[in-house]
Amino acid sequence: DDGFPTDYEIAQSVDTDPITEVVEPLGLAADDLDLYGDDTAKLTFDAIERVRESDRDNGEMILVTGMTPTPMGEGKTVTTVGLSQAFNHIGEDALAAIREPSLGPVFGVKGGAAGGGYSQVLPMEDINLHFTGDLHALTSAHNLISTMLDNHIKQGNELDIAVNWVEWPRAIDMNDRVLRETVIGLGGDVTGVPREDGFILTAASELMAVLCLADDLADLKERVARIVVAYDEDGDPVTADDIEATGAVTILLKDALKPNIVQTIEGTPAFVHGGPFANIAHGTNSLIADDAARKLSDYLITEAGFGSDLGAEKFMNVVCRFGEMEPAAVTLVASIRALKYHGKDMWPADLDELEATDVEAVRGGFENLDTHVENLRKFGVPVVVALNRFPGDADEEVQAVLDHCRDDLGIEAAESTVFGEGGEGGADLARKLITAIDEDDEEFEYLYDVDDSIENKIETIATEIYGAESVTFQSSAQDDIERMESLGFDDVPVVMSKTFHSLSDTAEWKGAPTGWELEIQEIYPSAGAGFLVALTSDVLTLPGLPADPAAAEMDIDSDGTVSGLF
Ligand SMILES: Nc1ncnc2c1ncn2[C@@H]1O[C@H](COP(=O)(O)OP(=O)(O)O)[C@@H](O)[C@H]1O
Ligand SMILES: O=COP(=O)(O)O
Ligand SMILES: [Mg+2]
Repeated sequence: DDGFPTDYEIAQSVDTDPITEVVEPLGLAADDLDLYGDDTAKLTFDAIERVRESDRDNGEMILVTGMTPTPMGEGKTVTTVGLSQAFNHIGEDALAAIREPSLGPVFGVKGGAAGGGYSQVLPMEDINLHFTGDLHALTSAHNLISTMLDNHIKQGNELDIAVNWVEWPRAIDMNDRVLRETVIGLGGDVTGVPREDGFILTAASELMAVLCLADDLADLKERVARIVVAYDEDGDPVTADDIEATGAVTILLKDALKPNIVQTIEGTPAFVHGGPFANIAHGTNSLIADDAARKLSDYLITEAGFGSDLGAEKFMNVVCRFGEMEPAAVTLVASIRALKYHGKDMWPADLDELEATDVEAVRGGFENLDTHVENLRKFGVPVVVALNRFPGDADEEVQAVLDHCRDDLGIEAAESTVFGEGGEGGADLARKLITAIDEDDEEFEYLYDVDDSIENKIETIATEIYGAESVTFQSSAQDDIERMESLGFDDVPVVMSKTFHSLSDTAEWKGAPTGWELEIQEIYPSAGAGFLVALTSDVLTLPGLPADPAAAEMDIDSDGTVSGLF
């Protein structure tokens, strides 16, 4: 306990304004909102359409990504919220768009995802728990598909679904590892046909990706219909529409599709919508939120999960392609503790050991930071490094990073103290980003063309971004590629599923691993989302809780005051 108030205590010390007042400067009126209490609202579909059609130019989009993080995270969400406040602090119009938290990490290791300190969105305890129910709606909708699928098999299996070739797992919004692999249908004929099944985290459900990429309700419904849930005995795909789930699933998601609006601790509006992780999914908030936010402000600050090898790569190659948009600049979040984590080649992370001042260890982490900078420059976007200062970071450590960026990388870097100081702590960073945008003369470009072969797309990501020497496809993955090509599902982007602990596919390899080979286990279509998913080694689509879960430290007293919630 460093004497610094907890995120929750800081959040409780602030009086929020009614959300109807917070959004007024954006030109949004009360009837543009579906209110969820005084300080939370969803934008109505009519308001979304009106905002989208406004002839105002789209605001400049700034992506916040990061270097390869310690398991605690290095401050992308804090920086995203803090930057939106910093832009407003220096007199510029800016909004933040972040993802909504999953209960998995909240009760596990990372805790909440509403930012922190004086750069968080409010009401953080609601946002980190049930919020507006979107994750619950997604979990129910996901499991309705599972229920209807097994019911179809039980009721005669007219579609001749191959019982051992069901692709659609069940979902839960909890880090419950024992549900990763299950057997269902036990209990004799009255129950159904026994088969292997398993659960994934709701954040990894294709419905989460569909919700985040859909244009509107009609598009959402068309995407749901296309989802491949199984294959029949002839190897032909069976879709959600084939098992007649489309309408009911879309009904369950009709409110979740509307983007949530809340406020930051400094009273600026923030969109919080959709919650795919970037290791097991595409890792950024909904396109609907981005579309609306870009029409409502001069700058939109948005985040992509985990390191730039995951969230940022997918943001550029998948989300920007679908959303027909491009980042005007990228903020690469670095921290002294993450640099030392790499410099000391540490695994697992021992945060106490990362406390001690050690400039040499900081320098040892530069190869990871540099790789992320070089990777991001390949997309033709300006990069500014945000050194997110934690309590206890020594001046000489901070100076070493700023000097390295300026002298060795030739890029701008800014010390950011938005956690401890709110928007004011990001003013230098904001100004450097505005300058980078004004001076940028490069063209944004994707890393690959969707018409490239599936192998080529994956090899491009692996060699250009992860630093792999080459890629090997397991025989099952080769079969998957042939089937995708025969199904005509190969001219789409690829979403890689890979560990976030390393640039490589091996969690304990720190820094910038070279001379290694990426192995692809499986490739499957997310036909509703419109991309392929490629699984690398043992990525956990249903994480587990740590030995000491955050949940064990949580409490609530009789007047409802919560403690232990990040
Ligand atoms: N500058 C900082 N000082 C202290 N704690 C911080 C700072 N920046 C982030 N944190 C904390 O570190 C954790 C990770 O921050 P977060 O913004 O969620 O990272 P990311 O989005 O990159 O995973 C959170 O608990 C957050 O409150
Ligand atoms: O998908 C992961 O997101 P964070 O890096 O913000 O935890
Ligand atoms: Mg985050």
